[in-house]
Amino acid sequence: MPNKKRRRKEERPKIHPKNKYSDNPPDFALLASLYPSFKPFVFYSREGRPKIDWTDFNATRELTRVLLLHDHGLDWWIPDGQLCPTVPNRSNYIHWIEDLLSSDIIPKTNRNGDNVRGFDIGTGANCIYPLIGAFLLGWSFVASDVTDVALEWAERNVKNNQHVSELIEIRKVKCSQNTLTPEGLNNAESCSEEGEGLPSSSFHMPESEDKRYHGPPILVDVVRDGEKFDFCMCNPPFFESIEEAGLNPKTSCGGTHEEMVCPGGEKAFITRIIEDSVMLKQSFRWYTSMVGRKVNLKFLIAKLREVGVAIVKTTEFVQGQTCRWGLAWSFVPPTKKIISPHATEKSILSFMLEGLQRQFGAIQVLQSVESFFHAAGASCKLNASTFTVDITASTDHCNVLLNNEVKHHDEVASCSNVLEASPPNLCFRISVFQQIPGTLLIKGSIQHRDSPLSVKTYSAKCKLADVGKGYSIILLNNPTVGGGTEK
Ligand SMILES: C[S@@+](CC[C@H](N)C(=O)[O-])C[C@H]1O[C@@H](n2cnc3c(N)ncnc32)[C@H](O)[C@@H]1O
Repeated sequence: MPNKKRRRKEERPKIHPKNKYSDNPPDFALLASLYPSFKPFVFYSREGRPKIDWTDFNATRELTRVLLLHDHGLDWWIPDGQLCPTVPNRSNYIHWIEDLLSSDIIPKTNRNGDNVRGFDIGTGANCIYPLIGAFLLGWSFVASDVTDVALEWAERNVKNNQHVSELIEIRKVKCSQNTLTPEGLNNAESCSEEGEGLPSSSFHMPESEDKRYHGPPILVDVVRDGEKFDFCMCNPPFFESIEEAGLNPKTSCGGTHEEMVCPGGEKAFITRIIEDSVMLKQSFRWYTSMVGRKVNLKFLIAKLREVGVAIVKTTEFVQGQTCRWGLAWSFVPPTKKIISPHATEKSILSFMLEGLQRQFGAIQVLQSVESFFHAAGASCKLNASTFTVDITASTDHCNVLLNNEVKHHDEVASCSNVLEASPPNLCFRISVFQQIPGTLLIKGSIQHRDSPLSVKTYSAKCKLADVGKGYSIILLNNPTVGGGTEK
């Protein structure tokens, strides 16, 4: 039996297939022979394999420099101690966004010939995403940051590369007196009167009990009126404190306090991006961010459901020994039903009953269910003594129901954005229980008529959600699928 650890490693997603380095990892020996400045950093293992010391910042920076030069024609540099990106890893995120944009999950609005336009939140001194996105895919970018050193070096890295410089705008995030509000920090020193400059001192905030984001604006107040973007991306400051950031003994990619730390960590930072996205809605077709911790990913997905996004997608990035996640969401209504690959066996049917009043009793709910399915042509049998309705629906009836439901996406998107095609001749029972006066519990069980011998009653969960106009009843045999999360 294969050992668990090895199996887990083998199951890990590989480098993105479109990544330049997926079939040809960087050849240190070749690079050393071509670039004398890189040569001193390369040594050979006993087996003769060329290596570099990943704990040496100068070695990792020189590797990034030569990879950007050799494979991308980019002239690049960062000052000592700034966060040094690894080119193959950062390219994975770009290619994932490329996949999102080319998919038909949401309607394509980009007319032929239009440039894809992205927004890199916190581009850093290295400005890595705009540089490789512009070089590899011809995308244009607005790249924001808050620190003077990041803005100065990002600008330099752009200006030194004329083949992409037209495509990248470096945008300073102006510190607004209203939004930079950690108590005791919003003082004259942390923000100049003109809102210019954001000295790093403003980030050296004491540990606060309050885990909400209190930093400078992220999207709202940085994105200008009427601006539209195909996506935003972000490698957020992951940590809550520099101690937490610690030092990975195996690598040295640098990273200053400003780059790595924000009060509340990535959870607070990305939560703010989500809140901003609620304000900006379809100004971006896709909102995306890297997430460093799985526990935060779960929290953020729940937050996205809460705010009612139309779709959520996640992916896993391999970063050497560690794993990171990509989180993407959109407010653009999806083009089509999304069938989650890991849930194809499951039967999920979502429908909305309009016009139900809160004070309605069980019988009225059952009658509404009955007339709803009748209207779609399905046959229904209401049993007033057992408080159930048995429904038999053909594929056509299900299609009518599902098509009707798509129209309600805007209203009930957070719950019913994943509509999975029901099997033909679907039989199910809706039961209403009045447990205590004023509280109805609605349950659904789905059975396949085609296989009566192996009648499988799904432990379907029904959710009764107030959506303003009426109630949405969602039959889910796995509620976590209902949020549209997909790997
Ligand atoms: C982890 S670094 C990422 C740098 C670069 N994108 C990369 O992937 O290597 C996070 C960056 O976000 C910047 N930052 C922090 N708060 C920000 C804000 N409100 N708006 C824009 N950038 C911010 C930091 O200055 C830092 O450069």
